[in-house]
Amino acid sequence: MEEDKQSKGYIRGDLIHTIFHNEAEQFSIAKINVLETNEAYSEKDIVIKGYFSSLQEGTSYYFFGIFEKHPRFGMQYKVTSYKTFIPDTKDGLIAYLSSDLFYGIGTKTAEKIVNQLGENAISKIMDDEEALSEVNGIKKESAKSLRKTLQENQGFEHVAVYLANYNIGLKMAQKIYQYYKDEAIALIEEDPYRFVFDIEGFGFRTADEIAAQMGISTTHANRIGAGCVYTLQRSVQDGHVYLPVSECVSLVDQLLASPELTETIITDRLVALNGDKSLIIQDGNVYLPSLYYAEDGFGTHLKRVLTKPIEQRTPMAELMKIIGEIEETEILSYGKEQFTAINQSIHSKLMILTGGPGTGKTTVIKGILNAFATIHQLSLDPKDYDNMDEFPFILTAPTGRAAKRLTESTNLPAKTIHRLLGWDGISGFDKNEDEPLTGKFLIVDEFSMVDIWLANQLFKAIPDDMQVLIVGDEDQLPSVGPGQVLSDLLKTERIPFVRLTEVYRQKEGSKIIQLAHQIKNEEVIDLQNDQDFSFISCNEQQMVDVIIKIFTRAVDKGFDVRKVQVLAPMYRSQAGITKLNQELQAILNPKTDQKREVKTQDGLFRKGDKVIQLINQPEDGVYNGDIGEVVAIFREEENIDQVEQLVIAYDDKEVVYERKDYRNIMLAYCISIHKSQGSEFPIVILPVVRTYRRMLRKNLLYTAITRSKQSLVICGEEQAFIQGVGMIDTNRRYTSLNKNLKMKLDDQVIDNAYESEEDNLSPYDFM
Ligand SMILES: Nc1ncnc2c1ncn2[C@@H]1O[C@H](COP(=O)(O)OP(=O)(O)OP(=O)(O)O)[C@@H](O)[C@H]1O
Repeated sequence: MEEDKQSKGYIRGDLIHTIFHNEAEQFSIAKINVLETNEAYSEKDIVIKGYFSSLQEGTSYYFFGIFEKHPRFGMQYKVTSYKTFIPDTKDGLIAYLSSDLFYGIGTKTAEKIVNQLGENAISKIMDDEEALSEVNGIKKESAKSLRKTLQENQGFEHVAVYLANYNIGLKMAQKIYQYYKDEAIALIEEDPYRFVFDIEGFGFRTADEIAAQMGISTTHANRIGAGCVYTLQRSVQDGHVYLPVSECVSLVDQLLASPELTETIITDRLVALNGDKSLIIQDGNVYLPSLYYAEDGFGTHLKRVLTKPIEQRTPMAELMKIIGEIEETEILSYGKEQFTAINQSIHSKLMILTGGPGTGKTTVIKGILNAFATIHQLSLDPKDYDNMDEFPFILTAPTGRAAKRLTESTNLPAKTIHRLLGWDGISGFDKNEDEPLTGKFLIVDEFSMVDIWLANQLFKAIPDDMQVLIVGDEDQLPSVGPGQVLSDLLKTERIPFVRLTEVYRQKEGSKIIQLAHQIKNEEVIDLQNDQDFSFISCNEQQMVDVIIKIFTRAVDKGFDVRKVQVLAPMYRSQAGITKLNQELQAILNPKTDQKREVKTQDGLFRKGDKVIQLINQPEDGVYNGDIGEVVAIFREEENIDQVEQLVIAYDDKEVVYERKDYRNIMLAYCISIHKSQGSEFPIVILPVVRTYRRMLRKNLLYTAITRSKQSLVICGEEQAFIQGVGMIDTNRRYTSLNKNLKMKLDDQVIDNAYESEEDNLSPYDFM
């Protein structure tokens, strides 16, 4: 302690009151009395902030940290570690032990403890369970509770102070403490590399630095093991489900950079990790266990759902009659592929419907719903059911906006997959094989965005007798998370699928759709202006002005600018998302005396700003990609919680954000193409310049342009666009779902009444 006080800045103080406390993150802002300090600070109190498990009133603490000047709240002390002040005099120690903190210990007992155990009483009690049994007259219960309180209060601090020596901040210390509790220090001393395995976000480099300070050899088995796990964790960020052993070994070799290590030594280590199931090796590929089991589990559940036969079969003549009636009501005539899709889906336990924009996926979904409802004599009106749990149709999509679009196009309730499965953000999913979904027909839209983890969670919860329709466009970007589930499923050719190729919207003269199909089919690209499309030539420096001009013109014409969305591939650059957002904010929502604003690390939010949610926040019902508007800003003195608040209105709800949540949102005048997946906008502006080169790919640009419903403006360099769409993504994701499914389904007869019984009949065969 003395050593810490000499080498670090500290403030000793006791709590006046807590201003803010986040239980989940254990983050607090508090006002304290300054009792003693070695910092150049002479005020009587100060606001401190940091990650504390709990600060008790009446207890004094040493806070180690640095001063920070907050633009509005003034001087604050940012705490990097802290420790309860335990008086080192006999009287002080007696006063501490007899304080309210320790239930059942009065002055007399406290005196006895100090007399018996000496001035080191606290550490003796902490280190030795039996220490208090030496003290006469102390009740067993009181002794137990005293030790427990000490551990609770001191355990974390002890760990945090220790980890601070290795430059590990309080936030990471909290995570480590929550996982290992009081064993944290012993475990880090035994093997600092274990944190790479157990603690999310604990990097290999940090473990390596700690190990180096401890003098652990660079060829130590634990180091090689952690290097392997870390390499696989990083590959997940590129979408891989596994790495081939040889590739993994060479990446680990580069990471460890120790001349004494050979590829054989690393391979041996991988084999040993496979032995204790820390990693899984199969067919020359190495997996993180969570991915191996997700892929395997998904395959197993998919097979279970797929191979359970359908009970009710509909003769072709009857189905044709039903479809004919639907055509009359909908005033259209299904194309051959569309008819096949409806017929096949009705007769398949599980079917995939794929196709580009405007090929009628939504039209077919509606046809399938209507046909299924008629065949099974079910009402499609939720009001006809006593409660939603009985409604037999489940419609779901990976994002809030995609679910909303599904609702709009079908007039039926749709939820995000996370909500459907009862994900609460903390303890996981409510729905699983023991608590499955209820219903008869499940439609999952925008399936290209579903990663292997979510696919497994979803399929676990599908009961055997539920019929399933998967819908998605295989040419869109793959999921952000690992895997390429949709394209792997299509590749197996063991699962019934229908690919819609005939474009209907083009018949209405859509250049956007034409362009999408030119990209999809790798045809010559035609960028001639048309009714719903324009190309504006400009360079990177002119980009901001060009986009602002388009917006200003739209505003002048009385157009609702909320319908216009700029999409760009990258954040940094002259024409990147960050810069475009700043410039567009200034033009579209300029500063005025009436409009409140709050400063953030990267800029500011102003009342009226368009913003996007960046992570799933199920407790508030907002999800990654939801777009909203700042409708109010409250100062801390204006609400009972005494904290600044930002209120954001989404389509159907308002969500309150406090300062610590601001990192979960950003301006959304321009958003990334990745974030736009699953959403559609009336008008899209798409800047494309050479600077984006690294990012430009066929499926990225295809995803971007297919987001626009009415009008598309591409601005930038034609050559960059043409080259971009010519870049077919060769960075193949390593996944084994395709092979895995082929094996699982190899000797399975897929019960597909459509193919087996009716010999592929369609109305066209009768024409
Ligand atoms: N058989 C048909 N006859 C006439 N019009 C059709 C037919 N099928 C689809 N359409 C029309 O084509 C347009 C596109 O269809 P739909 O929205 O179903 O396609 P989609 O594949 O879902 O497109 P996107 O993915 O772009 O939303 C709609 O206006 C729809 O009414």
